[in-house]
Amino acid sequence: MLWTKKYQPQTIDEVAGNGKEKKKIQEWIDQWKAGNPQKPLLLVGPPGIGKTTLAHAIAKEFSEFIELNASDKRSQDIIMSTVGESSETSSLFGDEYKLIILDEVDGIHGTNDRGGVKAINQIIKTAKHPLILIANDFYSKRLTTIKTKCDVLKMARVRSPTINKLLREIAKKEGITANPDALKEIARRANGDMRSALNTFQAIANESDVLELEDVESVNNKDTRSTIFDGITRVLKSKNPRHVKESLREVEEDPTLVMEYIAENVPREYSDKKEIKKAYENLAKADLYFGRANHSRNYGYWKYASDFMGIGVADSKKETYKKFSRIVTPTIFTKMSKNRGKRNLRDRIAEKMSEKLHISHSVAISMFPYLEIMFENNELAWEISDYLELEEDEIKRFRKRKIPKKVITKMEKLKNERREAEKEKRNEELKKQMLDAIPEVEEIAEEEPVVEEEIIPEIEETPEPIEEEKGEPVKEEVGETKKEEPKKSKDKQVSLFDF
Ligand SMILES: Nc1ncnc2c1ncn2[C@@H]1O[C@H](COP(=O)(O)OP(=O)(O)OP(=O)(O)O)[C@@H](O)[C@H]1O
Repeated sequence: MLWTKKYQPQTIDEVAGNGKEKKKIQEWIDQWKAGNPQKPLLLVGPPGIGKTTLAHAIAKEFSEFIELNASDKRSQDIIMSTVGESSETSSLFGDEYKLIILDEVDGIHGTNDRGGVKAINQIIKTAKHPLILIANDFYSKRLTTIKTKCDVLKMARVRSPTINKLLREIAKKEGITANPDALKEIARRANGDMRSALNTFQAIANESDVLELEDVESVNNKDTRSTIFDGITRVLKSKNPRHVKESLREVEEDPTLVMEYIAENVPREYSDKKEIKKAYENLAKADLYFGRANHSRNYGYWKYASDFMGIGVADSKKETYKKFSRIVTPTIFTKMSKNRGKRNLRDRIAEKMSEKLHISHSVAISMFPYLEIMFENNELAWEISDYLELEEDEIKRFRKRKIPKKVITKMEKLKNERREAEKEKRNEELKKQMLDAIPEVEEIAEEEPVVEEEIIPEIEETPEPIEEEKGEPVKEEVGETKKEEPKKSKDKQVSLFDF
């Protein structure tokens, strides 16, 4: 059993950390119980600090609860029908309150989003029941309208000593002899994420009942994604050169990739134009040194590059911004992957064309503009696609509109008719060929015994005079014209017997 489940707090008190927030939550519950409806609670904070656990502990104080992951069921209709109705109709539950938990409220994205956010706003407006919303990113745009209607509780990361304390308790319960420094190290590395600490501890403890500091140090418990994100956050959020340098050193990624990330995220974090300019000047210098390292193969230049993109960028701001900016992947990569998708599609089509038409890839690609014109015609589009065996996305390359169903049915019918007609025609040809062959077959049948009888015994007995004797019977009995005739008929018969 996972320790996160086994040791999941059951009451609000058992949830470690965030004392002030827990107090406010208790007051909120008490008010509801006293019959004073309260604003919805919005719990915001980083992952793994116990927001969902808290919501479940709160749920125990109410008669019933319903939980919905807002990012799973995005559409307005679904959210409204699952939560919207039950939030309005108090009669369903008598006088009892039913707690509604909406998790991952900031996870709703895409174009349908507005529907989702609108629905949540609608629920907040009409809800007669206690409502708890959970989100990770306080600055998410999706929360802009929602935040104003809620009591916002910003939940902090769990402090490292608090995590350490819980780990010690668990070690005792599980009978693990753990070096205190090892537990401290797990707590430190978790960076406030209790879930991550518990998972790491359990993973190491699975290997042995004795836990040493080296066991923890040898585990790379963070994936590269979180490490690269941590490194960039440190550059943007810190002004301490040592911290910046250390955290960049931990990033196990291509440093030029890290630079791309920093470049993409600078203007998202810094808002002062002068600071942004300075940051980009440092990035330009970093880029220069990466270039030098590549050309000269002297990777000692990386150190300078790293200092410019790390300490240089960090120091470009006057002060640390008191806001939370989501680190995003450089757009250059999303663009590149989109282009890669396009290139793959192009190559797939070219491959099919070159196979069928016996042309090179580049010639096939050069024909694309003409195909686009040909594809404007529904019938032709269908015929070409059918011939080249194009998939739907490949057809889309040449025409945006789908080939109408009516046209497809018509063309398929036509193809079947043609196939039938061709079969008939071919059968006729075959019939004719076979009938034509009848007299020739008879002639060969008559000649064969004569040739075989005379040649075979003579080859076996007297091999030397073969040439003379072999020639003789042909000249005498078959004659020159007859000798040529079977040759001709043999040519014809190749196709005949093939059938
Ligand atoms: N403050 C805490 N005290 C004790 N245990 C905790 C705490 N935070 C997290 N945990 C442990 O981690 C597990 C996961 O926590 P939970 O799902 O509540 O975090 P969360 O903040 O809701 O994360 P996410 O934002 O990813 O949903 C819990 O089941 C519990 O075992």
